[in-house]
Amino acid sequence: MSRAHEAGALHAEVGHRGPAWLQPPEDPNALVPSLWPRNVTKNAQGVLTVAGVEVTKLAEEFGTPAYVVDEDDFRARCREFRDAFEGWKVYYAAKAFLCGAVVRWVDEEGLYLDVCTGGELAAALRAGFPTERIKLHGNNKSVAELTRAIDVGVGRIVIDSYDEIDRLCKVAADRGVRASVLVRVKVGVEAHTHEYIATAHEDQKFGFSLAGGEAADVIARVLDEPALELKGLHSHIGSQIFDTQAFEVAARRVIGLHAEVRAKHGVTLPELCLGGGFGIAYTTKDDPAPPAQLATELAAIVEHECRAFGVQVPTMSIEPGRAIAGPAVFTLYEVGTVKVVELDAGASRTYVAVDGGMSDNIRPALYDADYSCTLASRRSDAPPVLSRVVGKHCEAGDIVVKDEFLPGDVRAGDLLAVPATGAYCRSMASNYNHVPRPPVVAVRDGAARLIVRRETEEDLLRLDVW
Ligand SMILES: Cc1ncc(COP(=O)(O)O)c(C=O)c1O
Ligand SMILES: N[C@@H](CCCC[NH3+])C(=O)O
Repeated sequence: MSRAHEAGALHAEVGHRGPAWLQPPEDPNALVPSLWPRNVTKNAQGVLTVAGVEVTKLAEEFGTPAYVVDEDDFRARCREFRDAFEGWKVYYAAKAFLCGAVVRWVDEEGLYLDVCTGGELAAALRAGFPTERIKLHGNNKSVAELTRAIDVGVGRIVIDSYDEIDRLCKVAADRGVRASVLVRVKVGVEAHTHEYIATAHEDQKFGFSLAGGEAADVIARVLDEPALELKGLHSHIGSQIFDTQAFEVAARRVIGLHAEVRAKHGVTLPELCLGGGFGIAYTTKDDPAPPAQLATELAAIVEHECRAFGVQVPTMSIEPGRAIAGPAVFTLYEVGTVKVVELDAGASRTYVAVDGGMSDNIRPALYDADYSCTLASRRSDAPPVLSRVVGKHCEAGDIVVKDEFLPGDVRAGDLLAVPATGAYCRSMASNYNHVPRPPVVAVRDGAARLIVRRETEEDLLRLDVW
């Protein structure tokens, strides 16, 4: 029996159980289906497979760590949003995860694309995404970004500051065009999510305040600008939100403003965007609503509020990022060390260190986010041990999975897989400690291919002026 295995018995004796929502699994080899892409299962040997390909093969061919995307799952989520929100425009929020292949999938599945920097726009253009279906966000767009957006003909630009109005008017007027814009409104909703990913309360940088009259002032200004065509209002209340009530309050306020614009200026704005932010399941404590339910609920809210304010329902749009990319991907790691750390009162914690960490998933460190994981390369009959999966970086906060029950015999050379890492993991990855960023491998119908290659040491050193 390994030392880690003995420690497992100790855990059981002293009742060191981790958070209340985490229960020891009846079968630690089994997957919780709601956390995994739809084509992921385990075979009889306990090896995780995706679209028929064993992760042991993926590790051999592409190395670890690696982000593995179930392409059909990603595409199906695009279609589910598109079909559920029929008549609405569904923009995929590129910030969640972007690369050439993803741009093409989003295009092929008939979605629109939300980008928020020149870099994201460049990726969309390189992959040939139709520019009229692109919307440009950003709270500090540069003249260069606005100029490129106008020159290539992006469909919508979301205005987020007075400075930007000046810049955009000049760029558009110089070219003799009218820019189609939305105005981002800060509706004053305290969404139930981590403070850093809530975006509609007053004390943060995005949008124009509705309560203070700033939004109404900006709308009057934009309506007066010959170089701008105001298409509608925009509200995005934050990310990883489960509570439809927050969307309801936001919709009520922004539709109220939409009605006010009609009353005051005699202008019926044709569009309204409610942003993204739909939550996903990272662990068993998360219970997200499927797109069909979100669509029914949001449509009912919008219809109700429009009726109450006596206005027609405008052309609606949403911008899901996490809910499309997040659940379609898992990260595959190899275990390098296992260390049992004694805690108070005779308890202990098993630290399982993998070959990645906060450079490929900053979310636990940044938002205290919880993840789960499974032993992916074999079956184990060892009793489950409450474990902490950590990375290889020089930070005590370099945690990948804070608490998970893993078989007590997990050891160096095993593969672990962490689900729901498709959103804001690769896109927020860094080179901390000069660790190369992992590749992204797409698997479909029994075939795996690289869609983003692994960074090399040469890539890491390339920018230095030696
Ligand atoms: C304006 C805007 N739209 C859409 C999104 C996508 O959010 P999510 O990935 O939570 O759907 C974001 C990010 O929070 C955003 O800032
Ligand atoms: N990066 C955040 C989401 C913010 C999205 C951009 N407004 C996350 O990982 O949850």
